[in-house]
Amino acid sequence: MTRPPAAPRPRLVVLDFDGTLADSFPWFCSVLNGVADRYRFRRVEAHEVEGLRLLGARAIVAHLGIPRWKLPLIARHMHRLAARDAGQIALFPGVPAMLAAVAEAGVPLAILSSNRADTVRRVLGPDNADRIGTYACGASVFGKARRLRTLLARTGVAPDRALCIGDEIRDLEAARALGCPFGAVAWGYTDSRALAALGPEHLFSEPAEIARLVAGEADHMPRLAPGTTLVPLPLPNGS
Ligand SMILES: O=C(O)COP(=O)(O)O
Repeated sequence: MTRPPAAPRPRLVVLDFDGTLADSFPWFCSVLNGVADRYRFRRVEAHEVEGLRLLGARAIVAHLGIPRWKLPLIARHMHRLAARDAGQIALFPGVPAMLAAVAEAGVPLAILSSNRADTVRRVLGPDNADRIGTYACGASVFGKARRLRTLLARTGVAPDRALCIGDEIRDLEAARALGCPFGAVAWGYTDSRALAALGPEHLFSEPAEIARLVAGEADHMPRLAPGTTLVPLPLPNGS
């Protein structure tokens, strides 16, 4: 029996934040209906939550009756609340060890998030934050592909060598738009069945699997020269 060809080996791991590294869904649910009242969109009842997790963000926005023009205002408000509550948001178990193992394997890490860089750094804590070479934060809800294109241009990594990892359909769509392989995580906001149906290149059931994939392949891949650093992106929020 012939073995399938090995997947292209990553030169960069691009991580989503909320739902991928940060266990923020309980917090998100705790503030959502207050935001719904303030911005006058549909409240979400507890029994609806599991059904909504099967949908992508576009379908959720439509279901909640949010007009497109309100979305940036709502996102900005949510991100202010996340900054206020950052102390209540924890990383998923296994995330610090995964970040350490990927960094140890010599593969640079980037974060591509709609959340604010200052909140992301606070939730990560200083040791984990220092392992991230590039923060591409503050992307608009549906603007991740554009931010990913800039990230790839600035790091000089070919799309097929940038492994994007996330928990939402919009993360997968951004990776696909640029031609990057995508690894879906099964512990985030979106139900893993909905992600699996879209045929991601990988489906991870725990953070350690990310480390195993990257570190296992890293033994056979060219390393970046020691001391190579990725050029940080200018961030819209100035952090
Ligand atoms: O805070 C959000 O809007 C979601 O953030 P994410 O892009 O890291 O999932």
